[in-house]
Amino acid sequence: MVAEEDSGDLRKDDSREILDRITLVVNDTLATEKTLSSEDVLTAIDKGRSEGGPEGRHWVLDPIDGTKGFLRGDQYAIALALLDQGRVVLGVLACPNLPLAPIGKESQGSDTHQDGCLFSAVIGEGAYMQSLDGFSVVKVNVSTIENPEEASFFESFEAAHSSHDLTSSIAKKLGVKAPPVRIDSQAKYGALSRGDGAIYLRFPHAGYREKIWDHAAGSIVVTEAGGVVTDAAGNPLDFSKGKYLDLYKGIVASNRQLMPKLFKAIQECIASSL
Ligand SMILES: Nc1ncnc2c1ncn2[C@@H]1O[C@H](COP(=O)(O)OS(=O)(=O)O)[C@@H](OP(=O)(O)O)[C@H]1O
Ligand SMILES: [Mg+2]
Repeated sequence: MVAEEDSGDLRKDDSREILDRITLVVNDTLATEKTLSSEDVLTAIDKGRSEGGPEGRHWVLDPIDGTKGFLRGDQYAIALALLDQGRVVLGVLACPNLPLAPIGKESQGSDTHQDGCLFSAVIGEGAYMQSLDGFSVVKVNVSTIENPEEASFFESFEAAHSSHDLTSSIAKKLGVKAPPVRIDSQAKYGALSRGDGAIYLRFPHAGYREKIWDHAAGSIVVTEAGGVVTDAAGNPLDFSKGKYLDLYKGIVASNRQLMPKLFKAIQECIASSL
């Protein structure tokens, strides 16, 4: 398993109290007869130390994606994906604060009094959404909007995670009228997969390297919903290189119809920002 967290911080002396609380919660939650010790819990967390890569099968886990959103009481996700020979073949995205009803122009997706959604996708089998209690499974599809003026776009809540200036110039060039919908975590991919908005733009600041656990589950949910997820040069995301994604500039996700105009605007805006 390739996972974002390891047990380093929990093994420190001043973490004893929180480790005891975590061990209690784990034992309360697991339906096993054996009671786990704190050491068992730390060992389980450290099973996530695999580096991934092009061979074999690897689970990719982000236990809390969008940590800042989680702390704010906004959007976050639990993201799990399966890599087979470096290719994402399955993804599950739980978004406990994402309403089942569409979010959009007026909402920033931060209404926390909601049921929550779970998105899932298996390669070649489409993408599905259900409520967190497991009812009402529906197939989801990305937006079919062709005119960028009618599109709305998602981006990171945190300006430190993605350049809001660049996305704003791209949106202006495209003629997008709606303001950006800024939400944390891979909930953006979930919302995109069901057509709440038509575009997701993510341009980290220079020097930042994207990690596979921040995109593996979300990207298969979007591609199985009929969307396209690439870097800013149109290359598909390559999950076979280990923990990191090697990308040109950032990540772009949308439907097929919008992609040509989107790339043109992106190239022009990147060129004029150099
Ligand atoms: N500097 C910088 N640039 C780009 N991305 C960064 C950066 N720092 C962190 N991260 C990663 O972004 C993950 C959260 O992405 P989000 O889309 O949720 O960002 S945002 O919170 O909405 O701004 C976040 O995932 P979590 O750590 O799981 O929250 C990080 O892996
Ligand atoms: Mg993350």
